[in-house]
Amino acid sequence: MALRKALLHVSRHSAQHDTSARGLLQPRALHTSTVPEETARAAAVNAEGELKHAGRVKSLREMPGPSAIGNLIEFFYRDGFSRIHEIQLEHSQKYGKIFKSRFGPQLVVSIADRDLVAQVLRAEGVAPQRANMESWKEYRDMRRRATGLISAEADEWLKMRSVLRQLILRPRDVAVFSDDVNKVVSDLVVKVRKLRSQQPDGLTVLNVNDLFFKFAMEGVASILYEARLGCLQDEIPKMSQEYIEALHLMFSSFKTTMYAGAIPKWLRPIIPKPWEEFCLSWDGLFKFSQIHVDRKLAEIKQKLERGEEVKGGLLTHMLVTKEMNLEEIYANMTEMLLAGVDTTSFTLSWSTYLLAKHPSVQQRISEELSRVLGGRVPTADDVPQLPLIKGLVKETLRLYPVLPGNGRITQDDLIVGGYFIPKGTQLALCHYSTSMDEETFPNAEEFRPERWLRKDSSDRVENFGSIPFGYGIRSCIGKRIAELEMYLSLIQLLQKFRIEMTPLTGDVQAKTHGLLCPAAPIDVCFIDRV
Ligand code: HEM
Repeated sequence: MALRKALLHVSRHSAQHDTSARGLLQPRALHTSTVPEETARAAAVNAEGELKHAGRVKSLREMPGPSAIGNLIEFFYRDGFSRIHEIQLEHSQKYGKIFKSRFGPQLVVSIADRDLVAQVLRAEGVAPQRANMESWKEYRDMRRRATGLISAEADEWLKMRSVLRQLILRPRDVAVFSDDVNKVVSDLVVKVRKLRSQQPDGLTVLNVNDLFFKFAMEGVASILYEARLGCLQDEIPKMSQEYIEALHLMFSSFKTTMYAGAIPKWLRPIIPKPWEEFCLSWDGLFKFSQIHVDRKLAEIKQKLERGEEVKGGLLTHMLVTKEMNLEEIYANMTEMLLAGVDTTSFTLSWSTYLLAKHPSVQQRISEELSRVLGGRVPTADDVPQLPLIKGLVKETLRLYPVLPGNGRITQDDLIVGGYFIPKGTQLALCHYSTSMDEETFPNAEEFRPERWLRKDSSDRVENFGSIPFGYGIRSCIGKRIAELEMYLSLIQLLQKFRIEMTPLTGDVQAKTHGLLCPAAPIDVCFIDRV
């Protein structure tokens, strides 16, 4: 069999350290991680297993936090699910940087401190667990489906992660997709022109997230499936439209999806809707991926039968090398597509909103683009020379982290912030709260992409205050893909258009709907740059 890895250059040894984030995320001197003394002592003692030298280690019972009934009212009566990010801030101000909450039988320890988050993530083992994925697993068992990276745990997860991290986790692995993404960006630009021409002023694009949703889906699918879906066409093909509906169902029924996991099985005959919708949307998502994977597989088989060389990208590589079986490929393609659309589109929507609201920042970024690129189409190789574009994305994700909080189930007994946290405890890492911390980010409310600029090559500005893609071995596997899509699209949009607020769009608040998203449509003007 003749496989030429035309696009993917797989280098096994270089993938040994997942994101290499341990090196990258060391706080720079300015933000030096001052781990509180009690934590440092406790952590050292924890590593040696000698609790008696740890000073007074407090129990979970002593940890402050809202009462169970208060929490119930907050979330179910006052619709706290759509204000999770704000509740993080409120609770951390009221109870401190580490506090506990109760959701029915589930106890959750929230950590809203940069250094404590760092301590927990740095101490992770080989296969960290994010949350209880029982309902996801139940669906997969019921339909005899495999788990993908999001839903898998332990050895199963480790095996798949080690395959995927070698393929898409370094910038240079995904740089080869620049041309594919740029083709999608060209279609995005055409679509912007088309949409604004339909408005009376000839300039406004209504609800940019709808546009970026289609772009993100088209972009990520061009990499994952090596196929175009037609999402940016005037008439979206039926199959892609059905997928979009399944995806919308998954997110529109976010609360019911949560209840699908929370409602005990014996209650399902009485309250069937959440579980039914949950299964229906997964059916749609799996069906779509399977069609694309099978199509590619058939193409490869035909080529091999004709004795032709097989060239291709990610999916071709996975199908040919068979490091994962077919069911695992279906599951990973399904879960990656699910994870890769709204995340990227919300970030792009917030970026355009922030650019429109801050014309002087936009002007500085535009000048950088003219200086470095002079109007030519960018590739991934240009991005290191464009620190303000990188700063724009980082600052957007700091102000609006798509996942305002993340989870971990502790796999060992830990001492964090002076509290003993037994193995098996659900932790909530409060990223929204840490990214708004004044100590780490002075004038945290302000949009300042420049705060991410490095003074020189040894200057590392990354720190645990803002880790929108997570950190370490279980961090976002699609980070580099998302960044590539966002950089290339924002660059081209800013090369071609000045983005301005419309009188229609006032201040847009964020709301949590599983992800942190705009609470109202964002309408902006795209004005040709001359
Ligand atoms: C702006 C865009 C994105 C953001 C902010 C984002 C953020 C995240 C975060 C915070 C996590 C959890 C990390 C952890 O637990 O430490 C995650 C996991 C994940 N993301 Fe992303 N993501 C984005 C785009 C993407 C894309 C484009 C893909 C697919 C191509 C993707 C696929 C995944 C997968 C599969 C996981 C689970 C990884 C695992 O458990 O091993 N994400 N993402």
